[in-house]
Amino acid sequence: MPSRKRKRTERPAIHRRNRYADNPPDFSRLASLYPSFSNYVFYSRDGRARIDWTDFNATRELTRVLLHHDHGLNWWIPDGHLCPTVPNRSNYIHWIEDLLASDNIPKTSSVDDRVKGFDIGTGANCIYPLLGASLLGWSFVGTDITDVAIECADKNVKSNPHISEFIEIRKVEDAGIVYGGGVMQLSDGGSEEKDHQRSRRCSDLIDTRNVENFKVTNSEDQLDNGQLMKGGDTAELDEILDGEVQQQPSESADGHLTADKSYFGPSILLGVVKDGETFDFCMCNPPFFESMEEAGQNPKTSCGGMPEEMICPGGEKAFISRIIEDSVSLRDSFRWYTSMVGKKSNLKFLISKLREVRVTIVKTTEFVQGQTCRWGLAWSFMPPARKLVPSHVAEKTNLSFMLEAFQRQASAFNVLESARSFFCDLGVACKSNPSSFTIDISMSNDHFPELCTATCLSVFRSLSRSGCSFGERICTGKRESSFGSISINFPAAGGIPQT
Ligand SMILES: C[S@@+](CC[C@H](N)C(=O)[O-])C[C@H]1O[C@@H](n2cnc3c(N)ncnc32)[C@H](O)[C@@H]1O
Repeated sequence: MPSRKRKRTERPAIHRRNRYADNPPDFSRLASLYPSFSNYVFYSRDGRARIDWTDFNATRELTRVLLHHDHGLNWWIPDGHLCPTVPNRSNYIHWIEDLLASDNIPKTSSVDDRVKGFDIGTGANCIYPLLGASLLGWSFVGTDITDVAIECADKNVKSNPHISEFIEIRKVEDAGIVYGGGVMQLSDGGSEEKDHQRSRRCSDLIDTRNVENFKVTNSEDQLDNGQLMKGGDTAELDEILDGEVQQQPSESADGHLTADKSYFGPSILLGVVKDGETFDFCMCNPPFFESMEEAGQNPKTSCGGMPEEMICPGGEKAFISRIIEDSVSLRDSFRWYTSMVGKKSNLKFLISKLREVRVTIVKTTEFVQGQTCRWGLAWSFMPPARKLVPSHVAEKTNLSFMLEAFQRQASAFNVLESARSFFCDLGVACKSNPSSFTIDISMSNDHFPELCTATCLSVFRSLSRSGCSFGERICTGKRESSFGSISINFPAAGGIPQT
């Protein structure tokens, strides 16, 4: 059985624009500058300054000094709340920055040209709005459901007057939306249990510590292994969907099959986004788990935070499914919908859900967080940007595409087959020839050349990033260095061969 472990060099690392990519936090220096932090720093035998990642006070103090020292931010959270790690949270911000900068979907112009984000579940720490506003000048609406989160987030915003005008903290009020086939009517102000849960204060601390360790490496790899998967109306994610898509039931962290559950909590986007509001993106670090037991299941998985920060009915699968459902209604109110995902099996499920609702694009990335991996999932309903192809490319009747950045083995046949089905999905007649490793495509003049060439480039970029690799046998003739190449024969406009 092939090892499930990736080679170290293949692991996605910290985003290249993350300020800690080349300069990991220097605990020793921070300790010399911040006496309050020095209390938590000790030196191991190799002389390296360390902190105890299982000590909530130590990690909170580290986050506090990093935000202060490197970002000029004043910040605090009450005991026991989810304590974010600055380098990790910055990766998500930079990934969104990449999405916004990409030309996959057209840019929209806002009144003041300021990027406008929506942070679902901003938490007491309010980390994403604070980082987004201070690093990139973005404005934010940050939402949450608990009083304590709203109060603390508000305090964190007000402690930073230089960016406070760009951040609105919005309490999710029950919006009267009936979820899950009418099981829960939210306009009644909620049940006693729900009210109780939401008004929990710091006194309800649970004995968990924030140990969401981060590992900052000096890798120069960019954390941008997202997949471009544009295809007509549906999205294709080769890296994720290369096996069978796990539909229901799905596998839980302990390997048991669980039935899918609906989200019965408070509103998420619908009813919280105001009429006429538009945003460049939404982001979310969802409550990943269904129960605190599940949160503590994996000893390697760091978990910390209040129950309402960590868990929700149905876990992240239900929560993000709800975001997807809301996005179907809100559609172009957001250029990009994004969320973090904690389990790969859930990622697969969510991608298949996105295909069902016919998003125009899906992107994923992988975030390395200490010992654990999380994924970023992004989608949009906006029509993809039309890419114009230079005339000298359009005139060619045979285009070669280089597949590079191989990450794992995939048979040449699978690659060819994926490409063929991609074109079929576009409604283009095509036929693959495994021996010559070519795909013959018949298309009308409407398709050719811009649209098809652009989508070809997209699919091959996608294939290459999914780590396709070819067997020697297939890579004849077209071989360049250690990479394989695929030729697609484009008929010249006007001379379309029949397949
Ligand atoms: C895992 S915490 C994330 C906190 C912060 N964004 C971070 O990354 O550290 C999830 C947050 O979502 C909030 N939450 C749960 N359901 C929500 C909903 N329907 N709308 C908004 N926030 C919600 C929780 O109260 C909690 O603060």
